[in-house]
Amino acid sequence: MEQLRAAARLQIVLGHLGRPSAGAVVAHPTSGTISSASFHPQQFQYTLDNNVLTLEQRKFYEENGFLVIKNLVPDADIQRFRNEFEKICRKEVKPLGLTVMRDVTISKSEYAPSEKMITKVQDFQEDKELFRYCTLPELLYFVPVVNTSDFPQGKKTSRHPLHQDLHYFPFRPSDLIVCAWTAMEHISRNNGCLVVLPGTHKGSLKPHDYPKWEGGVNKMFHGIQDYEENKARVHLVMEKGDTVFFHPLLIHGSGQNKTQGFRKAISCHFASADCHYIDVKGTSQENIEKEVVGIAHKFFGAENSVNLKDIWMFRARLVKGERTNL
Ligand SMILES: CC(C)CC(=O)SCCNC(=O)CCNC(=O)[C@H](O)C(C)(C)COP(=O)(O)OP(=O)(O)OC[C@H]1O[C@@H](n2cnc3c(N)ncnc32)[C@H](O)[C@@H]1OP(=O)(O)O
Ligand SMILES: O=C(O)CCC(=O)C(=O)O
Repeated sequence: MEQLRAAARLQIVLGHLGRPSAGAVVAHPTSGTISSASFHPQQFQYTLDNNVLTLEQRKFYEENGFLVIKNLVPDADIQRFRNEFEKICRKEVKPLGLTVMRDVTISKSEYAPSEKMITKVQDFQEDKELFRYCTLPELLYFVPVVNTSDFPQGKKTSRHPLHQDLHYFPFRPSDLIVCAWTAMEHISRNNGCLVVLPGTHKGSLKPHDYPKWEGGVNKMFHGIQDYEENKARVHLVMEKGDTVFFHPLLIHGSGQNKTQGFRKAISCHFASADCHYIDVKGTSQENIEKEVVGIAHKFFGAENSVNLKDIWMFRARLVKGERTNL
């Protein structure tokens, strides 16, 4: 039965891959320009030579650092993720290691357990139901890997400043890491869609810190301090099930949810088992290491010797292939 289901899903994915042009797989941006450059497979650096993506899709990812695949995750799966998220919010399940985060504006208030009070659940690797997301054949068809996991729902100050995900990762090379982010409902500028700066994955990792936002900013939501203000931004308007894959150096963020409703998404990061850990001491990532280690000490009473690498070794899970370095 499970095999039949996986085969059916694969058909959907193959259907997507049969589409003729990158235009068909890119969510309609509401602003900004995106480039579809003409260059040769020999010049490709960010995609693999394995017939998974069409030439057009590869060119698009190489040039822009992201690629949206429409309608990738089935409604039934999204409904299951929603149900599990609601159970977590009502405290009916408490998966090991899960971080449940409230928005900074209500972080010190009393609260009744409900999904309205929760901005994000993170590290759901021990929650079988949510972790299914990271093992969906539709996703793994694209990325052979080890992963981390996230379930953000945008509200108020939960917008994400412009950042590069690599800031949080003590592993390299960056080209063997990718984020998959799936819209769980219609997501537009109105309810806080992702905004990306196409092509910025070709740059280097920039220093990050807290933005000086009125009303405060959530714990560890660091942003780039000196990005080019005038660089074109693209707002990714996405429908339920649409999934964007993006490079960890791509500068991106998310906007404010101005509606009364939710803005739910589920995401995870995949890193190739060929990645290796690095020591971030002496780099711009030292500030995030200090914060993450500080929280680990607070919650788990960890010894001083714990570093960012140890914490990621604890979080990462093998989802496909054989473990080598991670
Ligand atoms: C690539 C990817 C990784 C990109 C990203 O996702 S970047 C964002 C990463 N963000 C995170 O990792 C945040 C993880 N969150 C957490 O670890 C937790 O939710 C904490 C912020 C530590 C709060 O833990 P919790 O168990 O809820 O503890 P408490 O309710 O007792 O609060 C402890 C102290 O933390 C404060 N707090 C809680 N939520 C937030 C917030 N959203 N922003 C800022 N401060 C917050 C809370 O006010 C309390 O402060 P004190 O009373 O100790 O002064
Ligand atoms: O979902 C969001 O609001 C932003 C997510 C994001 O930027 C990230 O996880 O890196």
